[in-house]
Amino acid sequence: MSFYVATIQFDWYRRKKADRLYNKNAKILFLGLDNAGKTTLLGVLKDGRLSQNRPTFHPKMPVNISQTYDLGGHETARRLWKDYYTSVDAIVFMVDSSAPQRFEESKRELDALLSSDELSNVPFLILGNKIDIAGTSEEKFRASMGLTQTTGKDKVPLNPGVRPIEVFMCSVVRRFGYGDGFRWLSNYIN
Ligand SMILES: Nc1nc2c(ncn2[C@@H]2O[C@H](COP(=O)(O)OP(=O)(O)OP(=O)(O)O)[C@@H](O)[C@H]2O)c(=O)[nH]1
Repeated sequence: MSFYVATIQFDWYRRKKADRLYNKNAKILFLGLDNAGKTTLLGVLKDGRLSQNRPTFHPKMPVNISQTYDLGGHETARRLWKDYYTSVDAIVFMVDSSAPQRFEESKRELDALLSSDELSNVPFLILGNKIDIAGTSEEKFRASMGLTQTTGKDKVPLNPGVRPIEVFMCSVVRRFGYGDGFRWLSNYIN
C-alpha cells in the first residue's frame, strides 16, 4: 500500500449571492492509493482545463502546486502528512473505480482518514476515477466504499460540525466528472 500526497494551492472564483466574484486560495490534499490517477488529475488542473463551461468555477492558470510528496505506507510517513491536517481546506480522495479488487484496501484508508479527529470538519470529495474503463456504476462504487450516506450533490446547508462528503464518478483522461466534484467542494470552502 502506498499513498501519494500532493498539497496544492489554487485560486478560484466563486459567485457570491451579491454576484461579486472573489478569489479563493485553497489548500487541498490529494490522497488515494497508487495508480488512482492523482498525478494525472494534478496535471490536468495545472493545465487549467478543469471545466471550460462553468462560469461559477474557474481555476486560475496555472495552478500553483506548492508541494508534492510521494509517501510510502510507513507510520513515520503518515505522521508526516498528518502535519498537514491542521491547515488543509479539503481532501480529495481518489479511487480507481476500475479496480474493484482494491476497493477494500482503499476503503480501509478512507475510513482511517474519516475517523481522524483532526479532519472531523474537513470536506471530503471522493472521486471514483477511470469510469471510461469499466463503467462502474456509482451505486456499486458507493456500496463497496461504504459511502451510501453522503451530503448530496447540490449545495446542501449543513449544521455546524457536520462534515461535507460526496462521491463523484469521473474520468480524468476523458475530462469528465471531476469538475462537478470541485464545484460541489467549493460550496464548502470558506
Ligand atoms: N483509463 C484511464 N486511465 C487513467 C485515468 N486517470 C489516470 N489514468 C491512468 O492511470 C495510471 C495511474 O495514474 P497516476 O495519475 O499516475 O496515478 P497516481 O494516483 O498519481 O499514482 P501513484 O503516483 O502511483 O500514486 C496512469 O497510467 C494514468 O494515465 C482515467 O480517467 N482513465
